[in-house]
Amino acid sequence: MTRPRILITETLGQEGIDLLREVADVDAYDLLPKEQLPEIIDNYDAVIVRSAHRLPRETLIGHPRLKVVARAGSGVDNVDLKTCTELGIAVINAPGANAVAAAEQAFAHMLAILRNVHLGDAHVRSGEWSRKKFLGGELHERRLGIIGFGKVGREAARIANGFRMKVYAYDPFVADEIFQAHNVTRMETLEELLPVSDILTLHTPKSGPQIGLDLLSTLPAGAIVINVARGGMIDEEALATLMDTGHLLGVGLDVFSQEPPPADFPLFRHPRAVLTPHLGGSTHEAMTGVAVMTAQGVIAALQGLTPPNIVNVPVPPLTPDEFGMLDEGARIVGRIFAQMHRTLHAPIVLSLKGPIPKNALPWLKQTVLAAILNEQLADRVNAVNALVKAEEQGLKLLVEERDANALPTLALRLEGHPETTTEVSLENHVPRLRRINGVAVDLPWPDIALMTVHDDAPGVVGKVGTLVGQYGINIGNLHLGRQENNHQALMILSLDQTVPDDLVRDLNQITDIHHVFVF
Ligand SMILES: NC(=O)c1ccc[n+]([C@@H]2O[C@H](COP(=O)([O-])OP(=O)(O)OC[C@H]3O[C@@H](n4cnc5c(N)ncnc54)[C@H](O)[C@@H]3O)[C@@H](O)[C@H]2O)c1
Ligand SMILES: O=C(O)[C@H](O)COP(=O)(O)O
Repeated sequence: MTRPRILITETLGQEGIDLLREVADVDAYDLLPKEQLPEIIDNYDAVIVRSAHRLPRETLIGHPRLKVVARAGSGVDNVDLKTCTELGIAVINAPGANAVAAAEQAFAHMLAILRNVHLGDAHVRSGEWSRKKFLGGELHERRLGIIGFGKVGREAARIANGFRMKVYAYDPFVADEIFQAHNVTRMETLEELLPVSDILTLHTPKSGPQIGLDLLSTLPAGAIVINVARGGMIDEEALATLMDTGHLLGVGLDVFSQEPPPADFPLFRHPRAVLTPHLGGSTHEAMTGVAVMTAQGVIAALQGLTPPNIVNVPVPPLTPDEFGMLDEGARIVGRIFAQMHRTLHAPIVLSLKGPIPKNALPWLKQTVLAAILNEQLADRVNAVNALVKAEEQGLKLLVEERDANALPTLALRLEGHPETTTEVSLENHVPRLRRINGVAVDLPWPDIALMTVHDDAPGVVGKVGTLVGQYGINIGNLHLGRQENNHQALMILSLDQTVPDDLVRDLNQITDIHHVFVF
């Protein structure tokens, strides 16, 4: 198999590049000129960007080789997720790997403003020494208002608790217990949060709230506003206006509606605006963590696996063992079922038994659909675009949950046709085929399997065994089953080598054999 090619468009930690180079040919740039990306993207299996490059629809379409897009960092707002999902391109990021760095950056801004760090520094360098001019304030006892209580927001709360601040947060999507566990008072609306925020800090994705002049005016007089999340979510003109009026003491921005900001950026005129060039994730520690997590995700996605940091598949919070077991079972049952039923004339029912967590169902459904559709379509189908492709095909997958105390088992059938059931159990993490096309069997599922459906008559087994032997292929295991309704039998052979097309052709010529399947 040829080695995949990976393009890295912006500086990535060396540890990540080293991991990628073990499995792929890597072209790594410190900053690829933006106009070059659309010109060369066609040559790569995976592309890794940070915040300087955008991957819009027009850059993503028309490159059949491109399988993985990674955002080496947290926010994926510069990648067109919808297009990636439609095309079956896995999107990887590095959630949380720079959360500490981003939260600490917010506090660097707060302290710089409160303690006049940047102003004092310029003052001393200019040969002056006036301490009175730079009387500061303390974080201690100040009220911190956090918008967005995710990974960075919670790190900010931990740091704030260390400074013995009073911490309030607004995030309608987070459970009460999380606020309590962080010793944070939950606020139900932004209108409630802002008037109690001596310091306001934003930590939502770009899709979060837009905060304008009206809301900002409700901050207490002398408040500080920090944005290390995404540029433009807090109106920059409004911040400058409130600095002009003296309502705000200071503003700390690490992100801007336009990066870099234009020469007439309104906050340039305010010395108490502390502005940094998107440095939130730029620590050695975060760069290493991000690079390694991104590289691991990209490598797994290139291998067709579903890493935990894939953005456009709803990966459930399972242990790697549980995840691997269900993933394998879902792929096997889907593949066998789809080979047995080339025409899917009724909705398919996925029947689940055993302790399969509810929050795994969306992902499981997508994985099973992908396995089925992969047997049917020439297009790339994976868990990423399985729902899109299923809709295009008009394919419906219904899910039923049965005995939760049974062994973990996945079964597929056409609705109303129990005789079409294929069932795989996952006892002790070994996928075992329990039923195929309604026929009870029991065999650990091999890597390579050959199945014949034939007349339930003497001699067929011998003929198949002889022919397989003539091709020099060793049979590891053999299993027989009977279809009661039509006097046919089936035989499943586990084989040590892949099955050549000629063997399938010769098997099909044996008169008693009706179908040959290779799995
Ligand atoms: N400046 C930097 O270099 C830097 C570094 C890391 C992260 N970031 C940015 O920081 C932000 C937070 O990152 P994260 O890793 O914590 O993300 P996260 O997904 O872990 O947390 C975001 C939180 O925002 C909440 N949220 C979403 N919409 C909201 C709304 N309308 N109102 C209130 N809350 C809302 C979500 O429920 C979630 O809890 C992102 O925008 C990310 O891109 C910037
Ligand atoms: O989303 C992120 O991780 C931060 O914005 C960091 O961006 P960067 O990778 O460009 O430093």
